[in-house]
Amino acid sequence: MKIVADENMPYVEALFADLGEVVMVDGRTLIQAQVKDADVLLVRSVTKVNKSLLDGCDRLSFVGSATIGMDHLDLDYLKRRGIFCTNAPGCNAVAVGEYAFNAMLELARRFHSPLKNKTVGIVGAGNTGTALQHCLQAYGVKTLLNDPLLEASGDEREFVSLEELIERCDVISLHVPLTRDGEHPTHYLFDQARLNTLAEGTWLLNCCRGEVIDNHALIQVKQVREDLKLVLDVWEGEPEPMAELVPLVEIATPHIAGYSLEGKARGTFMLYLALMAQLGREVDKSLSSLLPPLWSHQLSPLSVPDERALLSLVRLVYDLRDDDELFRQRFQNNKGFDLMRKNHKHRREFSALMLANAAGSDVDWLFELGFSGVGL
Ligand SMILES: NC(=O)c1ccc[n+]([C@@H]2O[C@H](COP(=O)([O-])OP(=O)(O)OC[C@H]3O[C@@H](n4cnc5c(N)ncnc54)[C@H](O)[C@@H]3O)[C@@H](O)[C@H]2O)c1
Ligand SMILES: O=C(O)[C@H](O)[C@H](O)COP(=O)(O)O
Repeated sequence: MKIVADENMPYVEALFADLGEVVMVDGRTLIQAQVKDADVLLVRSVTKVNKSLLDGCDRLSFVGSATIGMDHLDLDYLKRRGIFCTNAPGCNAVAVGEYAFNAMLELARRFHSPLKNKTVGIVGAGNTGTALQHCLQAYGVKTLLNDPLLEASGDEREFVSLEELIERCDVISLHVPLTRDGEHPTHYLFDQARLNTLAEGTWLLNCCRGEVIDNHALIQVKQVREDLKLVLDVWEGEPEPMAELVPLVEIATPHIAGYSLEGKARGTFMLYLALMAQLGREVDKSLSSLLPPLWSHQLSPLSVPDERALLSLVRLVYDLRDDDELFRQRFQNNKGFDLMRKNHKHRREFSALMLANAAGSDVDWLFELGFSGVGL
């Protein structure tokens, strides 16, 4: 069996080498000739999987994307060809939730405006939106949700309209898939007209897909609205974000919100499970055996940390400012955006940091937030 896999996917060798020949490729520039005799194709979001890539790849029977988003997969074409296709829903939800929470703490510190007192609106209350809500609730921040599809499906959480969310929230974080059809398309969900309705001083975060915000319109609006603060992890036109937009953004990163080591490993592992099921073979590997051990058993916040101390704890796990700084230096270099993604030092999730406090104390909410505790 020949398995062609994106080189930015960790643990492919460890999980798939038993099954056949593994060939690692640059997913962004992948061409048909490289997939011609493959049985299995493992991709990430940068590979457009469609007729032009797969025409004539007659052996291919399995396509797996180690991502949540599926907008790069031509699902109708794969179905017509009878090629099994799967993705990895939820794999990096915690990473995205923690990224957005982390970014909000950074803005709060920068603008001397505590997060704790704000109302945060989450647009798209699926895996990543819910992970963010979980962090915010653990810290005691009020949240409002907008998700007309979940609302209609009977999700029992409380939802508000997008208009109400925009009106009532100090912070808005976007967590929708990129869609162009259906009753609630998200392409340019935040167009010029909607951007103009943002309340004075809104913080707007986009960790889902660049095209959910009209980036040209965002430039125009931001140029006259110093009060708006932006956090962008995703950009219209990736891997070439609009150069005029970057300096207008407070925290700018190259689509790495989901890039925790755990999140990426979970993505690969979910594809491994799907392929083993497809082949009718027994699973003989575990995710936990792949990941490095947790950090530090010594750290012990003695009293309830204030927001400043919480940010220090969060920065210990992942200092978002490093990625922001590198991005500004490199995004305009030849292939800078993709190189930063490829070389991204694997960040860990809050759970990698083990706190020595006992459960049942007044810092329990840190465990709720995601940090590990001895004996938990
Ligand atoms: N930046 C990153 O690294 C990164 C990582 C993971 C996911 N993503 C992106 O984020 C998207 C969301 O991920 P997820 O795991 O939360 O997906 P999900 O499918 O679990 O949740 C998305 C939610 O959005 C809702 N939704 C759809 N259209 C909507 C609309 N018009 N208004 C409001 N809500 C709407 C859906 O009902 C669903 O509940 C993915 O599709 C992917 O494109 C980005
Ligand atoms: O949809 C997703 O899961 C994310 O956008 C994904 O993490 C992006 O990373 P990539 O697949 O481009 O490496």
